[in-house]
Amino acid sequence: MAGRYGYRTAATLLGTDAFVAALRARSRRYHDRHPFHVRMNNGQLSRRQIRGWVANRFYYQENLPRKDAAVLANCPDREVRRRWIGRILDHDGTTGAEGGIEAWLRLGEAVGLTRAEVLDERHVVPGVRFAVDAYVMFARTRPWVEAVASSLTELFAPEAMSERIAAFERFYPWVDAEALSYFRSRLDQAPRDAEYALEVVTGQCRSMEEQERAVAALSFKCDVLWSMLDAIDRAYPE
Ligand SMILES: O=C(O)c1cc(C(=O)O)c2c(n1)C(=O)C(=O)c1cc(C(=O)O)[nH]c1-2
Repeated sequence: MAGRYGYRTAATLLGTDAFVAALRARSRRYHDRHPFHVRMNNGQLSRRQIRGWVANRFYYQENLPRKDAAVLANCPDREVRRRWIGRILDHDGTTGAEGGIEAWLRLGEAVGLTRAEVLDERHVVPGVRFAVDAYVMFARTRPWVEAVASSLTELFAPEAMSERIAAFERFYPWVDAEALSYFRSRLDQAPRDAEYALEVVTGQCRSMEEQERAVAALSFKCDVLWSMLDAIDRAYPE
C-alpha cells in the first residue's frame, strides 16, 4: 500500500517483531550504500572531497539539538522527555564535557578546515541545507512519535561508523586518529539511543496507521541523509 509520502508500507497491523523487522528493513535505503560513502570507505576520496563532506555534515550535526528540542517541545510524556533531553547534551556538551558538535569541529580542524570556515557555513551547499532543514521541520510539525521514528536510522549507524573508522585509519592517515573520536563515541551512543527510540515507537504505535507512519518517517529520514550525500557528491566532483 502506498502510505504517506508515497512510501510502500505494511497493509495489516503487525506484531512487535514484524513491526521491528519492517523498520529494520529500511536499512536498504540507508546512506551507507550511497556511492559517495562507498568511495569514502574504499579510500577513493580526495582531501578536498573529505573536507567538503566534513564541512557540509557539520550543518547536520549543529541542527540535531534543535531537532531533538522539537521532539521535547511536542512530547507530553515526562518519562520520554527525561530520556530524550540527554541527546541534546550529547551534542551540545556541558561544562567540562565537550559534546559532539565540538568533536566535529575538531574533526574539521584535523582535515584542514578552520573553525571559522566550518562555523560560518560558507561551504554548506543548498541541497544539504534544504535536506537538514526538512528534517528539523519534520520534527517540529509532525506528531512527536513520528519524529522519534525518524531518528531510527541510528539503528543502522554503528555498523557504518565502524566501517568508516577503519577506512579513515587505513586510507586517510593524514587525518589525525584522535579526531575520529566523534565516530568512536557514537559507537556507544547510537545503539543506546536507537534502542530507546525503538522501545518508544513500538510502545506507542498501536494501530496499522501509526505503524505505517513510523515506517514512512524512517523512510523520509533515509531520504534526508541520501539527499545530503547527493548534494555533497555533486558539489565536489572527482
Ligand atoms: O555519520 C553518520 O552516518 C550518522 C548518521 C546518523 C543518522 O543515521 O541519522 C546520525 C549520526 N551520524 C550522528 O552522528 C548523530 O548524532 C545522529 C543523531 C541522529 C538523529 O536522527 O537523531 N542521527 C544521527
